Amino acid sequence: MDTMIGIIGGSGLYQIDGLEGASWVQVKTPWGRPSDDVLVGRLHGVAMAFLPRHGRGHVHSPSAVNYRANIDALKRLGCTDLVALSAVGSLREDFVPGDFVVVDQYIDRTFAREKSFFGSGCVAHVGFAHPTCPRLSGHVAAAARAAGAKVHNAATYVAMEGPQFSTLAESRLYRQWEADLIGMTGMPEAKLAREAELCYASLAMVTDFDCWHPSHGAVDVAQVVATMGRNAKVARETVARLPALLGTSRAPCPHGCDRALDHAIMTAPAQRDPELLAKLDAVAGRVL
Ligand SMILES: CSC[C@H]1O[C@H](OP(=O)(O)O)[C@H](O)[C@@H]1O
Ligand SMILES: Nc1ncnc2[nH]cnc12
Repeated sequence: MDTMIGIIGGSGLYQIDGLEGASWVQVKTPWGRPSDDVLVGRLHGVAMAFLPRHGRGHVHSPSAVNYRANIDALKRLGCTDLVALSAVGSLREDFVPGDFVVVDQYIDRTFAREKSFFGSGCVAHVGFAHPTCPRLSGHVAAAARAAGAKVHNAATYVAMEGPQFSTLAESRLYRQWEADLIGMTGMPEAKLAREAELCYASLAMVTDFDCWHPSHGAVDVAQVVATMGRNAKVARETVARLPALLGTSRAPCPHGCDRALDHAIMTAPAQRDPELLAKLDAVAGRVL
């Protein structure tokens, strides 16, 4: 199968350079409008699609991002692997602003978002013990290191609803939970990528110490933007190194991300809702 890398750009990363034959395309989805058009092209011979999570100009708040439309659009375009880039606050002393972190676990504290493509009329339960793809995460870590980043290989990310930053009590609580990072967009993005059978890796860029650190002031947007400004070049260089690592053709995921729906759908075929099935054409067409 041909590789197509989908890049979801977070705060401070609204476009990427160097795509050959690049054009912004509008993708229609049954879940509504994605955050923006998608930039498609080829990088070093490998197909790539880039979608700015908040839209160009940062128009959508974390709660208003249409995560289902974004994942559907990238799947519909043919993406096989998704790399999510995000700005995050650090909940630990040794993850400092400027560091890059490959996320491997989440605590989902969001509550005002659509979190599944499935529901009444087609119920599905995908496995999610390991929410990111180890194969893709390994490539992302290698690419970031080669791009000059200091990279941590694993971390638990608390996804909060926002848009306000955390209180001091919340920040301290998440540290007691032994979470490492905090952000507002990792969920339900990772859940939906798994439902869509896409390998998903998250590269988080530490921009601040949230508000728990006694020797650092509480986070504000100016800090996040300033650190992202410094990180953007390394983030772009990381993206540029991915095609060589992933290659043009792709073996099935050894961890089963691309077969996540094999045993997930519970609803009896005769009881399935044709309207919902039609909406699931891109996400679950392989098994429906
Ligand atoms: C600009 S600070 C808060 C904002 O930044 C992060 O966005 P993203 O994950 O898309 O990089 C965070 O999750 C909030 O949405
Ligand atoms: N401290 C923080 N909390 C939530 N989201 C963030 N994004 C960047 N820094 C953050």
